[in-house]
Amino acid sequence: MSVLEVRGVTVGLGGRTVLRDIDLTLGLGELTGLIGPNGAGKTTLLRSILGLVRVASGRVLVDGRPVRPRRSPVGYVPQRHEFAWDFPISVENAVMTGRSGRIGLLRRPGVDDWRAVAAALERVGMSDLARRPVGELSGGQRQRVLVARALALQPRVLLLDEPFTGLDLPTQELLTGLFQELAGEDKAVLMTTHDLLGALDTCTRIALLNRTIVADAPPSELLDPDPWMRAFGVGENSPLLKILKVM
Ligand SMILES: Nc1ncnc2c1ncn2[C@@H]1O[C@H](COP(=O)(O)OP(=O)(O)OP(=O)(O)O)[C@@H](O)[C@H]1O
Repeated sequence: MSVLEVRGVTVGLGGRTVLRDIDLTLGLGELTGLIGPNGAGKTTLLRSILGLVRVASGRVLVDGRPVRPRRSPVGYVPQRHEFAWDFPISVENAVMTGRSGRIGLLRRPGVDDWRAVAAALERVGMSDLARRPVGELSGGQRQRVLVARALALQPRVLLLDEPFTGLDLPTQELLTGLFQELAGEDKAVLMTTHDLLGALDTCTRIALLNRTIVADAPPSELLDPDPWMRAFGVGENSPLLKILKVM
């Protein structure tokens, strides 16, 4: 069942077309890898889905309805460096900021809000560190806090922007397992990553992006070099194709 539909989305930034005529549908239960070279427009697409970037044409629908920023059931995990880790705030309060749009500016968090935060922290295995200042966390722990912050909104769609950058392999594996579990719990998960082999191994679907969607298929159907060459702008002798074993 599809939960998120991106239909004919075109986005211009700084006078240039950054995304052109994007069509993408996310189904519940799917873990989709959004893959493309630097500057392909991956982050811009995530931000367009969230309603944080103005769309020049096209539509983004969640459950058939237009997205309403701050009210949509879409959770967002930004790149780790975008969060203010030096801000003097505890882990649980950082996770609570994920619900600030729902709580509103003038209200204090209620019992339901704290329950949602506790459940999200438990989900990522961070309950023990709930009172710890965020500045004292390791990179892997910080990434888990950001995932908990998105989960605190109890989203049906989860967008993850390069969640593995700078993390060691065991932490990447732990997070991959978590994302697969979340997709299995009737969520749609869309993740940007530069770990192509990891994505081919773990995602149920791969969307290849370079300003527009070049291919969108399960990994088993992406054995042809052509879409990879078009997405990454490389020739048929590129080592990339050898690494991907799509020669
Ligand atoms: N605020 C902005 N104003 C003008 N151009 C922008 C803005 N934000 C992004 N861009 C441009 O849009 C293009 C897509 O950027 P985006 O960050 O979405 O790519 P990306 O695929 O996420 O790249 P990376 O893999 O390097 O993170 C780039 O050419 C970038 O320079």
